[in-house]
Amino acid sequence: MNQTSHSNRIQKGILAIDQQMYDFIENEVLPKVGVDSDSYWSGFEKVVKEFTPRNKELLAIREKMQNQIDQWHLQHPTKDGEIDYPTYKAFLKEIGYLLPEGEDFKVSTQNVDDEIAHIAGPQLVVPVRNARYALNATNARWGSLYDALYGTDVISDDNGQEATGGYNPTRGAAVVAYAKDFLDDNFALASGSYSDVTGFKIVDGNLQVAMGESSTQLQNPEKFVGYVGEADSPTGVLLKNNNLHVEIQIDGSHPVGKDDPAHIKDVLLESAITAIQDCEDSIAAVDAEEKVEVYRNWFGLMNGDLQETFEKGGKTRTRKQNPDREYTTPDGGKLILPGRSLLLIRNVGHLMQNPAILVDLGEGPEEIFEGLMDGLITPLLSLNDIKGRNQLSNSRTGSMYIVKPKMHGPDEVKMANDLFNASEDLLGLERNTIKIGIMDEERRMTVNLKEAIRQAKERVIFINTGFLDRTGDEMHTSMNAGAFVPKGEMKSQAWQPAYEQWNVDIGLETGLQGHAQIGKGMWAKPDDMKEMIDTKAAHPKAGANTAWVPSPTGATLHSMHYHQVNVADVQDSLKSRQRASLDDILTIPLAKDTNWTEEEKQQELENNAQGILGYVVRWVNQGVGCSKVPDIDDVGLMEDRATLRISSQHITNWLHHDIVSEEQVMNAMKHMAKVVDEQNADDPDYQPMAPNFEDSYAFKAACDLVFKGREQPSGYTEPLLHQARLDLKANV
Ligand SMILES: CC(=O)SCCNC(=O)CCNC(=O)[C@H](O)C(C)(C)COP(=O)(O)OP(=O)(O)OC[C@H]1O[C@@H](n2cnc3c(N)ncnc32)[C@H](O)[C@@H]1OP(=O)(O)O
Ligand SMILES: O=CC(=O)O
Ligand SMILES: [Mg+2]
Repeated sequence: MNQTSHSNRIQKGILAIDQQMYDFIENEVLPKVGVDSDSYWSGFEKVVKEFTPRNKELLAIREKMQNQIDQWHLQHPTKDGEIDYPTYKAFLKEIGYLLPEGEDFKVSTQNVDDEIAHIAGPQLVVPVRNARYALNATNARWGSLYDALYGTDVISDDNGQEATGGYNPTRGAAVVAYAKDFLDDNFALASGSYSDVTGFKIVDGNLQVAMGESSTQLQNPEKFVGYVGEADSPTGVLLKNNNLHVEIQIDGSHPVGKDDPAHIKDVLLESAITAIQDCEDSIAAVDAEEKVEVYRNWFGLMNGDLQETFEKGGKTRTRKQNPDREYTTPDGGKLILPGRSLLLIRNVGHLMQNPAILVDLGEGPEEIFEGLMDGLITPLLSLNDIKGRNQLSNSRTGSMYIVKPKMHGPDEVKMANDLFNASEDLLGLERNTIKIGIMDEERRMTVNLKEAIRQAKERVIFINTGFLDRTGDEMHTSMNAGAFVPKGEMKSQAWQPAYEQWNVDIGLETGLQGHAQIGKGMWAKPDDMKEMIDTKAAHPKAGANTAWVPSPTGATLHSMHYHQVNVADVQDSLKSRQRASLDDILTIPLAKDTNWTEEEKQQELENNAQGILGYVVRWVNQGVGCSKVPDIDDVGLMEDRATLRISSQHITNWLHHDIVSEEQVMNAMKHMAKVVDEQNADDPDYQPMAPNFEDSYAFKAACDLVFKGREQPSGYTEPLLHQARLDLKANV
């Protein structure tokens, strides 16, 4: 990733800043946040000078350890799928991969918004380069349960309930019945069911629920916390359970409300409590032009004035950030609830570089470490929010939340922490204004998690199991140990549940409760919401107070799980259990038996190839960093850089251990490229890969990811993806 761009550049000391990036910061940002240009750029330069060698050193340590591990496996060949674990563990300690644990401690992060510290609920992730989606995610704090049910497979297509072109009243009735069951389960009436309710009234501060001639109330009257409209004919009834709000919306003139005995037109759920605006796994931003788009969107969100106009359903719409919501409390007071998700931003990790700024430390210009650029620019963009100078605020505690991905252990967390110190100093912010969310998504991070948290114990606001990257790192780290189980079996191997449990155990041990989230990973089947409803309650039940969803609809549906499960109680009950087994975490997911049939091998290969190509072609050619790509069984899967890392490393592993041949892999890639071309035939902007494969940057990048997979740092996909897109942009 050392290609330099030939754009115009502004020289500021050792920095050569791309004109587009410079103009954006200089003309759009600095005047609006009231920061002086000279002091900003000279401070920026000083930090880059200090941190660049340190960043390089940390990457060199990663490479050295990987080489040592590769060598160890060559010298200690796996026999019958088994390795000598005691010797292996001793070796990991010797090379500093597995560090000793220090004494117990508790985190002490202050000024954390309730959405992180006290409210358990879904976390939505969104590619921040896409303003339309980014705004939608911000507004996904509240979602329509009726829409989420009607539009997904949670309601089956059977018995005349299929989603037709127009409104299907039979399906609508099933939606209403489902939503009323949800209310019965979580806001039970003293007698009867919501399906029998004919109206709501507030009398003397109490919710009175009519059922024809008789009336009832909530079994737990304190769950009624507010209303909209007049007390004797409210248009909204606000309920609260496990810290989450639900609004029953009433409108007798609405097409749905008019046929409902209580005129209920919808049930609105507090949904994406927090949302991560992502600069990382889910986006493509390879140069100044694309990075500015990313930064501009975040800047708009932090100023509260981001807008996007687009066509939908034949209409032009303008999307903005929603205002807060206003209710009357039972005793007649005023209650304001946030209308928007609390936003975090995921910066990039320590590996990536970007030509938006070149740095000359005396050895010629090189691309800036993008994590340094993000760490210095994203807080600048957040200043108006931190200082409460915007209309639609994000943090009410004056904090800024950065999620830091792909770090390998405590030293790398220390660098992020020191970078945030430096960024705070540059911007005159109080220490620990910038909070950190630590992704637990690399193997060396997992095994040293407690020490990693210690390095940021005053600013940590989450630890999250990014199990997708983590699976990729599992494979790359132990590439030489042998052939892995098929991709679909990775989750059922010993390391995976142990890693998930260990993350919760360490989070509870280090006192995250009340300060920070213990988070779980992404639901990666965006269209399979029924399956999500049936299974993702496992996350809160495992003690996680948040878990990732790919869409606002996913957030609304997943939020129901946090009504069922009180996560604080679960966490309390888990505090005394024994920690998960480190030995299980270190158990490599090797196949015991590699005698797969040719058909099984081909199926595995083609499935991986389809995912790789379907994702890479849109990434490289169109700059789309997250896509829904059908797998071999035609299930649409969320694909991002982390899932790409898994699929590419898996083929690399099977190639390396001669499970499949180079020729077989190349044939599968070509065959699946044609399939992917057909899948995209309706997209007018799509550039096919077949039949001129050698002319396609995307096809070449996809093949390199597989055939050069062993040389890619930690098996990451970014270097090859970035280079391919930069090459393409340079040649069009
Ligand atoms: C390993 C990891 O790091 S996981 C984290 C990274 N992954 C993510 O962030 C996943 C984010 N999700 C997405 O990008 C998308 O949902 C995809 C790519 C999976 C599917 O996208 P699409 O095929 O466009 O979805 P689909 O057509 O079903 O829905 C589009 C609608 O949903 C909305 N939408 C979809 N995903 C999101 C989202 N994450 N946030 C906000 N809105 C979203 C869009 O705004 C659009 O609605 P609109 O027309 O009103 O604007
Ligand atoms: O970032 C998330 C992951 O699973 O990787
Ligand atoms: Mg990740």
